[in-house]
Amino acid sequence: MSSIPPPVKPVTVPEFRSAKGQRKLAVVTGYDYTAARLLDAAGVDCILVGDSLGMVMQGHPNPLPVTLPQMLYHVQCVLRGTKRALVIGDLPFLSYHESPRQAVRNAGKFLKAGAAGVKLEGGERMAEQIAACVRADIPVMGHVGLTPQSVQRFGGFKVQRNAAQIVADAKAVEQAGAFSLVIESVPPAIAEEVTKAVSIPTIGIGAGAECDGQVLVFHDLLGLFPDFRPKFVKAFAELGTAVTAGVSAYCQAVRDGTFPGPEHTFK
Ligand SMILES: Nc1nc(=O)c2c([nH]1)NC[C@@H]1CN(c3ccc(C(=O)N[C@@H](CCC(=O)O)C(=O)O)cc3)CN21
Ligand SMILES: CC(C)C(=O)C(=O)O
Ligand SMILES: [Mg+2]
Repeated sequence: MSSIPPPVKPVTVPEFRSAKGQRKLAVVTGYDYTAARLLDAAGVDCILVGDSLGMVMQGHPNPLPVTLPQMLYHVQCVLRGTKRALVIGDLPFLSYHESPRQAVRNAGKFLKAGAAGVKLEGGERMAEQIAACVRADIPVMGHVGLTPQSVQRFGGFKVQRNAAQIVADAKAVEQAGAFSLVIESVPPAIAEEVTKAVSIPTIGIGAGAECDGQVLVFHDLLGLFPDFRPKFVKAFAELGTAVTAGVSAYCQAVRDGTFPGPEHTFK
């Protein structure tokens, strides 16, 4: 028997963009090689290397401390485990806010590392940054609604309800040339209005079912993150419970001498 691997058709930016109205897009965050292998094999359309890693990998209360070199390191780890999914890197706080030049310079580092594109937060106020990246052939995913990098201005991770501002932001992101748009923590009617108002796919998180796709944080979707469980999270598995059970069984077996057994011991 020959062992030719099955053909893998990588997801591209144009393909992702043209999924709107055709099929729903499933996006999950990923931060490391092993998770990327599992996500890719499970068939996600896109792995977002999110700055949420500041919370789930590093234990900070918000993503603000995450640095550009840290993000690039995680993008490299994820890329080694990905054959098919689109890999998008999240630009961290203050890596694009100063100017369009800064945005292009830093976004370009993600593409040089092998990512297909970047995500950055903000609507009307970041349109120049998005347009500059797009002019440099750097595909951009926008992000409106609850933008976690603005947590200090919002005074917490709060549902965003200013429909006129959110729609204007989404239109600005589309106009600037983004290929897709994350909408976070907004009432479903606003997300639906945005989804109908733009020609690019909307990826919702806490934004209802009318978006063109959904994104969840890896650790939330698998029940691995103990710090909080926002209303929009569904744990599709309870791996945290499974990990605790597995590790405590190991501790017990070590202590009572039943591990390692003969089958785990070299002759
Ligand atoms: N593990 C994890 N999951 C996420 O979804 C996530 C991160 N980390 N880090 C970055 C941001 C922060 N996010 C958050 C964090 C908390 C809430 C939250 O507690 N929301 C409240 C509503 C608050 C209100 O409006 O009163 C909720 O009950 O869902 C929402 C989004 C989303 N992102
Ligand atoms: C939740 C997604 C949209 C994100 O920005 C992140 O994981 O950092
Ligand atoms: Mg993020």
